[in-house]
Formats: sequence, structure tokens, C-alpha cells
Amino acid sequence: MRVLAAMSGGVDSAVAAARAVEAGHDVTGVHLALSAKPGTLRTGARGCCTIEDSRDARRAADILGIPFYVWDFAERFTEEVVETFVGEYAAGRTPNPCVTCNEKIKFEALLEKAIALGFDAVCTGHYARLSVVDGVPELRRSADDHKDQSYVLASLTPEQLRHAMFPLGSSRKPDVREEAAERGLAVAEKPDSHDICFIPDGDTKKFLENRLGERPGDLVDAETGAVLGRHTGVHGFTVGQRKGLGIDAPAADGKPRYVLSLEPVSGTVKVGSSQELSVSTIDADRAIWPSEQPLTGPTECVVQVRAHGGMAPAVAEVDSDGDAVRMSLREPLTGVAPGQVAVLYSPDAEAGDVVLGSAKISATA
Ligand SMILES: Nc1ncnc2c1ncn2[C@@H]1O[C@H](COP(=O)(O)OP(=O)(O)OP(=O)(O)O)[C@@H](O)[C@H]1O
Repeated sequence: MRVLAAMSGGVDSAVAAARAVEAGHDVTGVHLALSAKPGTLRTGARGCCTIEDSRDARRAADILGIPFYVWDFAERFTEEVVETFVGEYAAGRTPNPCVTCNEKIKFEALLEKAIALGFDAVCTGHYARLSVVDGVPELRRSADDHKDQSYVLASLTPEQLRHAMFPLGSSRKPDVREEAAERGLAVAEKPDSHDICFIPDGDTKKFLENRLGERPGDLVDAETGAVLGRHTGVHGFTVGQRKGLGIDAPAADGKPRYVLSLEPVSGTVKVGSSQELSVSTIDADRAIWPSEQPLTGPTECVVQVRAHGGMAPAVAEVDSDGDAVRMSLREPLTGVAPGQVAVLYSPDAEAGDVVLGSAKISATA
């Protein structure tokens, strides 16, 4: 197969590309310049697409003896990922930009260009197991629980998955580092990337304030309706947040308060107790079914509502056109934020790691 290896300059994608070469594929490496300023690469910054990262990716490609290019996808990344991120926060939702990047950049913009150039697949260093049998993709959790990225890949369509390759799915990170060292890849010791790549200092609140300015509103006690304080914008909050609420007076029962809901039009942030934060029903829409088959009838599953943690057994029911899912949780969950993705995994221990589907959370109760 002709394979385009997406090389970030990190250890995972270097080893993934190496394995694709070793498997006998005709591999070309590409580094995506995604920096927020179109046409530029940042120097010295943490996060992705610094000049150092593109050099590291090129060096790895040289060691593997494969052709290598840098493609400027900054404009598309800004439009599809950064602007969506800002818009979602302004609308009182909590987006996951890595999900959007996989959907719109790596497996849409990049894959489209790859296919137009005659490649059969895009290979990445993601940790998730993927097999395609008779054209039907099956996406599963990684063999490495700590690194599992099936959550951020679960929104890929069957067609995108048919052209994806994740050679690290069955590996554990320490072994991947060891393999990189054995292969002489200089990136073997490079630290893992964290957080949101376009917010290198990790200060999401400041980033959103710079973009959205001040949009003041009230912090309101959900139970009594009492105004507890003022804030500078719903974009500074996420459902389940406890710290940084800026409320001086303690709750009557002395227990901590959490953000329960965000109302962008009125600017109201409702807060309440941890009990009020618990939800037992999640509604989600824009569902994606990796195997192309929407669930039929009530289906036992395990639902995961954020990239790390937030899992509960549930019964999922899908509407007739396969777009909307209602999940009735068998155990309550807290901190379920509209805008995040709900990923449905198969429930039994043996096959508990197969992604059945995913959908964007729209409401909770
Ligand atoms: N700027 C980029 N250019 C090309 N591919 C990229 C880029 N950023 C990420 N990728 C691809 O997406 C995969 C997952 O990205 P993620 O940010 O989760 O990286 P990671 O797990 O730290 O992997 P790595 O060690 O390769 O950086 C990478 O392994 C790589 O294949």
C-alpha cells in the first residue's frame, strides 16, 4: 500500500512510520504545520508544530529513508479547530479540540489530499486498535490503558477508518520508546505532548478571554435562584468545575459548589452541590457508527464522557435515523459537559474495548 505517515516530530509517529515501512508499505512522511499564524512555524514554544518538531520529523524520516514533506495546514487548522473551539466555549459548551483535529484535519483535510495524491492510507502514532474485515472497521481501545486514544478517534466515520492505520494500537508506550532507541530514532526520549497544542502555556481561560473579551453575567444558586456573584463570561467555565468560581460566601451547608450549567444568552452560570451535578441521562446527537450499523433497540454499553475517565455502564437507545442517542446510566456520573463526546463501548469484559459508536453530548438530566 502507499501510506502517508503523519509525523509530528514525536516518538510515537516516528515508530508508527518505521513499522509501516517494515510491514512493506511504500511510505512517505509528512509533517503538518498547524501553527495559528498561517504560514509560520513557532520557535521554542511547547506544543505541536514548532520548527524543532518539523526538524525532528524530518530527521526521523531520513533515518527511515523515506521521502518527507512539510505541508502547511495552518489556515484549515485555525478555521476548523481553533475557531470551533472558541465558538463552542462562547456557546456554553466544552469542546474537545483533539477530536475535532482528528475529524477535520488528520482524517479529512490530510486524508483527502493523501487520496488525491494516490495514497491508500494515513498512518498515525495514535494508540488505538483498528482492524478492517470485509470493509467493516472495528475500533478498539489500545493495549496500553494509560495511552488509549480510542476516545478521540471514535468520531471518525467508517470511510475515514477504512483509510487509517494505527500501527501502535497493540503496543505499550515504554516498549515504543525502547523500540525508538533501538531503531536509532533521536526522538526516543522526547517527552509526551500534553494539553491543547495551540495553547502552549496551558492557560485556556486567558486564551479564551483574549479571544472573546468580557461578557459579564451572574453566578446563580441553581436551587434558590440567589445571585452569588458576577463573572466575566460563560467561556471561563465548564460543567463540573469547582475551582475558580469567584464566590466569596460559602454554601449554607459548607460543602463545595460546582458549575451545573451555562446559559450563554443570559450569561447565567448556575452552581450547586455535587449531588445536583450527578446525571442519570445523557442525550447526544450527530452519532457516528464505526461499523456503519447504528445500535438497534436498547443496548447495554459502557459510556465514556471525556478523554480521561468519566465512565459508566448504560443502556443506549438510538432514534430511527441513527443520529440521536439517549443513554440511561446505570450509575450516575458527574461533570458531564455538553459539547464533549460520549463514546459507547461494548459492555462485557472480554470485548469491552470495542467502540460501538459516538455522539456529541447535547443535554443531561
Ligand atoms: N503536526 C503534526 N504533523 C503530522 N502529524 C501529526 C502532527 N501532530 C500530530 N500528528 C499525528 O497525530 C498523532 C497523534 O497526535 P498526538 O498529538 O496525540 O501525538 P502523540 O501521542 O504525542 O504522538 P507523537 O509522539 O508522535 O507526537 C501523532 O502520532 C501523529 O501521527
